[in-house]
Amino acid sequence: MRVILKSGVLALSCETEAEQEALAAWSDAARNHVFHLDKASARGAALIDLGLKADACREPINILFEGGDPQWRPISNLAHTPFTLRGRFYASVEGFWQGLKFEAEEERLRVARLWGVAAKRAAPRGPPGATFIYEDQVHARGGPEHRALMAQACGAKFNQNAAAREALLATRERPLTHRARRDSETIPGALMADMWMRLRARLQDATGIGVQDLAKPEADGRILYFARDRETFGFMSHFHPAPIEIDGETWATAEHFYQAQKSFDPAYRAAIRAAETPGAAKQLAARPDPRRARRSWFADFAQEPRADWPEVKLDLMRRADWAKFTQHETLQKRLLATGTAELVEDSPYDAFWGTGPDGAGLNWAGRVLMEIREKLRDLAIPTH
Ligand SMILES: Nc1c(N[C@@H]2O[C@H](COP(=O)(O)O)[C@@H](O)[C@H]2O)[nH]c(=O)[nH]c1=O
Repeated sequence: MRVILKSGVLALSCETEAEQEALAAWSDAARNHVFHLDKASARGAALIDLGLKADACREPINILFEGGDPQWRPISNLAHTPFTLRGRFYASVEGFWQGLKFEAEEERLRVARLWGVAAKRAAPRGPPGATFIYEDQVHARGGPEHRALMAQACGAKFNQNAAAREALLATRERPLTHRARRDSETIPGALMADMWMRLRARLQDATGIGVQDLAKPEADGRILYFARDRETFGFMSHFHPAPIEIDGETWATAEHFYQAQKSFDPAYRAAIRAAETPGAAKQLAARPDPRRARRSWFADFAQEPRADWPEVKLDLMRRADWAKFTQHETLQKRLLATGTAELVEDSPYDAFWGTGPDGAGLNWAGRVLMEIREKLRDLAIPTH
């Protein structure tokens, strides 16, 4: 291979077929890349591959529904990217945003199902009122709360919609812009682009702990974390070893805290705290049952669990799980990464927390996890 040096150009010229093949393969792999001339000395020079020109030079991307690279289209507010926000379904962010221009609930519901240009044009022309009501609160149109709602809708969209999330992450570090023909007065393109970049930074953060490999739900959209999918999703179990602190006290697992609340007797609580495993804590907390040989603290000390236990136990588990997923960042990320999958404690033994022997149990354990996931998602979203 001959090397030809001219002012501003370095060229390669193949002399054999083998060299041609090698060059073809090399240039295929380096298509659209940029190179940096490094280590030039009297004896030689090296060109270092800096990767794709667009990435290396941080070329801006103008996010538009139409007219741009279709690769980025799912990022646009008009794109069809179904998501839910506060229990409501939206086909696109635009469906949410334009819906806020209507007062009537049924109009908002209608617009919520729209996407693309139909969503953008859903609202009548002309200036809408200076204020609007969302979730019983009055907001100034174009004010910070109005814009925060846009951030929340986008946050929900990127959390829940894999195609949108992947498109956003694929923009890597490139600056995003949003220059439409006519800029919005309520959410100017510069702010919109900034919002996407903030959300991207948050998603990049979340992927920083190897969340590229964060487990995704099974193809059926359900996570049966007690039995079927335990190996990957066992961290959702109340038995998972994740110490929690509540009211200044530390418990080895959510199960320890929960079981300890069955009685106010300090000796009981101390026994539960000292239990070596969550299974041992559960056994100590078992109801005294003369038909069963299993020993429990209540049987040993001829006591009964507190009388209001059935009424309070669900909220206590909510507290335990909330502590677990707010005090353990990695677990929080893993929970959020389950997206919208249905979380199911497929325990054949328990028809209250799990699905029980016939599969028709209440699955309260899974439901609490889904409540928490939703709450965390709303909190994790930047509001400015
Ligand atoms: N004009 C335009 C978009 N404008 C969208 O319109 C919304 C603001 O509308 P408004 O409240 O009426 O000012 C906001 O979601 C913005 O992204 N989007 C796109 O992808 N492509 C476009 O060409």
